[in-house]
Amino acid sequence: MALRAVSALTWGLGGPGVGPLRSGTFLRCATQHRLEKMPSSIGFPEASRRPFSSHRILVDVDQSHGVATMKLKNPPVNSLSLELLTEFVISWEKLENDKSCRGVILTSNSPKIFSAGLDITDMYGKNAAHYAEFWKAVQEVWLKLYTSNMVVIAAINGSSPAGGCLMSLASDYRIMADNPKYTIGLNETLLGIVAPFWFKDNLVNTIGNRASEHALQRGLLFPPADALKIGLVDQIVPEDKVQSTALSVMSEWLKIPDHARQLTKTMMRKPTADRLLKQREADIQNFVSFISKDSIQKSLHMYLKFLKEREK
Ligand SMILES: CC/C=C\CCC/C=C/C(=O)SCCNC(=O)CCNC(=O)[C@H](O)C(C)(C)COP(=O)(O)OP(=O)(O)OC[C@H]1O[C@@H](n2cnc3c(N)ncnc32)[C@H](O)[C@@H]1OP(=O)(O)O
Repeated sequence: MALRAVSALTWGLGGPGVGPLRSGTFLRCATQHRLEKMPSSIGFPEASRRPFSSHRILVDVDQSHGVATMKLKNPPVNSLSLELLTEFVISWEKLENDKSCRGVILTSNSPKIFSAGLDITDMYGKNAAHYAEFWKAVQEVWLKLYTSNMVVIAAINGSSPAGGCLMSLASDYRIMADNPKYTIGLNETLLGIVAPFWFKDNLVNTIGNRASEHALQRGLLFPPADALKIGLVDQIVPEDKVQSTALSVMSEWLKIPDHARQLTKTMMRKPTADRLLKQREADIQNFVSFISKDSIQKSLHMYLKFLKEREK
């Protein structure tokens, strides 16, 4: 039964205060062409452009010298809510349309958490229309990040499970704070849910098939040193050096002529992005029907309860 499968004993969460349960033993160039974008997005739904009632700013954008820093800012844990995802897409489109912006550093406003992943409350106790809108927003954020013409560097300054890991994976380069309390990985199975094929594809493209098979089935969350070993992140640096390292790595990437780098990125990533684009609607329907199942809703309920009640 799904409930048993997600017993608290198996929830190998990482992050501050969860030590024993943690899984894992583990110049710009003269040429500044803007290429035609990869045919990624089929457009963000009008319904999702509606103003949300809180009017909070959930994504901070700061831009200077052709590089933007985007900070996720959704306390307490930077969960990727429908509201945040919607704001993210709008901010992203503005940057993509700004010809002076060549690179984005994606990071978090919170000191210990990059992102807790998809907001579980958007996947629990809602109706089918909400699940569909939420999932379309998740797809859209991934497509935007994964197919962006800009250089995208993830400055992972805290724990980054599931959807947080996906945002990092969609970036071109990942720098993580070297603090063993932080973890990163696709831990969906620990919640009794399954990472969809495009999460899996992005992981396989990054760390290879065997390591993905192992990591996905067990829902492994890796501390930084282990994440570096398997190639889930590209570099680990002291906590206070994450942003400065991201800036200096960015300046190296920006030395490459944009048009050559962009065409190469397209060559590498388009087949993976296209796989989702070809079956985007079916993927939404699959998500809605999966997440609406009583057994899955019960698993998510238990998981939320576990998160609230666990010892910190
Ligand atoms: C067919 C395809 C089907 C499905 C595919 C679905 C793919 C899903 C992808 C996902 O991203 S699912 C989300 C997975 N995320 C997690 O498992 C992370 C869970 N959270 C944590 O591990 C920890 O919260 C932490 C991020 C390590 C931070 O720990 P900390 O001790 O600092 O905070 P605390 O645990 O006390 O949390 C504070 C507060 O926030 C709530 N919370 C945490 N994570 C989420 C979340 N992802 N969504 C919504 N809410 C979350 C937590 O319950 C606490 O609430 P409270 O203050 O009311 O108790």
